[in-house]
Amino acid sequence: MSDLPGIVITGVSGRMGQMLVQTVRASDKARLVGAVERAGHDWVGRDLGACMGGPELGITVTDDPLEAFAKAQAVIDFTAPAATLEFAKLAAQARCVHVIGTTGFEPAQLEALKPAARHAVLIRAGNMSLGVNLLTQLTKKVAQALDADWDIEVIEAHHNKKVDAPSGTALMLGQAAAEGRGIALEENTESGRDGITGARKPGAIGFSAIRGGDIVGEHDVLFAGMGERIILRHVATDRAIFARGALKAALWGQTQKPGAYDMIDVLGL
Ligand SMILES: NC(=O)C1=CN([C@@H]2O[C@H](COP(=O)(O)OP(=O)(O)OC[C@H]3O[C@@H](n4cnc5c(N)ncnc54)[C@H](OP(=O)(O)O)[C@@H]3O)[C@@H](O)[C@H]2O)C=CC1
Ligand SMILES: O=C(O)C1=N[C@H](C(=O)O)C[C@H](O)C1
Repeated sequence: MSDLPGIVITGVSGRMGQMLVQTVRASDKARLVGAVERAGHDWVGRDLGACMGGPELGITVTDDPLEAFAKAQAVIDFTAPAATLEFAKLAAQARCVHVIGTTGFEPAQLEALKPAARHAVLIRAGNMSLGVNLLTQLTKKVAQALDADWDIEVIEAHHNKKVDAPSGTALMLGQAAAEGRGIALEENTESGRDGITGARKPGAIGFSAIRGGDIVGEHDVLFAGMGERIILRHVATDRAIFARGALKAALWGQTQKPGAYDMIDVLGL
């Protein structure tokens, strides 16, 4: 029996779920001990490796998260908001580190996640990559340095299967810009422009979303001034960057006290 932290992956058949299986299996710092899918999914009850079209891995995909979490030290969860809320309660019950990559939460759902962090380590970020987390810091600095007459727009592009907008990353970048400028994002957001919108609200932080093909994830923070523009950009070309970040978080969380953390904490930025 290995001493390496055991990891369970939820939503294992998903785009990120399958990327996480590869990342955890390739790591010499963790071992994959469980795989969860929703009840009724055709992977449930079958060997994970066979489901993914490869050799058997000796891990049976389960629809019983608590049974899987009880054997693990960390849960990596890239699913959907309602599922993540349930997983948070169960991960706290099992005292597992819960790494949450899921995006698209309503404010009330984020509030409902809080109790779990009293009992377990909960690490949540709308983007787990090093590059985007660095970009949030740069965005904050630039917003701090510029006057409020520079218009700030966050423009994001993703694949045609993405269900939420603005992306979790766009919201992180918008939040960083708002913090840099010293304003509340909720009171200064402008998004979904269509029709006779009227002029841009002074001081607003704008959001625009593009959806198409297999775009992994692209984000621009545009600072538009009079006679000049600054554009900060991150382009993801491989979902492995998110999976590597999530695994790093799961390992980092092993030595932390219960509480709510993000990737800025994990990366020490
Ligand atoms: N923070 C980050 O760095 C990143 C975050 N994301 C976010 O991660 C999430 C997943 O993205 P992606 O992998 O592309 O999406 P997919 O739709 O490919 O995968 C989601 C998976 O979760 C499963 N799922 C949903 N509900 C449950 C449940 N109740 N129990 C178990 N499994 C469940 C889905 O099953 P089914 O198909 O049956 O619905 C599916 O297999 C999104 O919110 C996305 O925005 C993505 C990339 C990076
Ligand atoms: O759904 C995705 O694919 C992604 N989601 C995250 C987001 O909402 O920002 C992170 C990444 O951009 C990919």
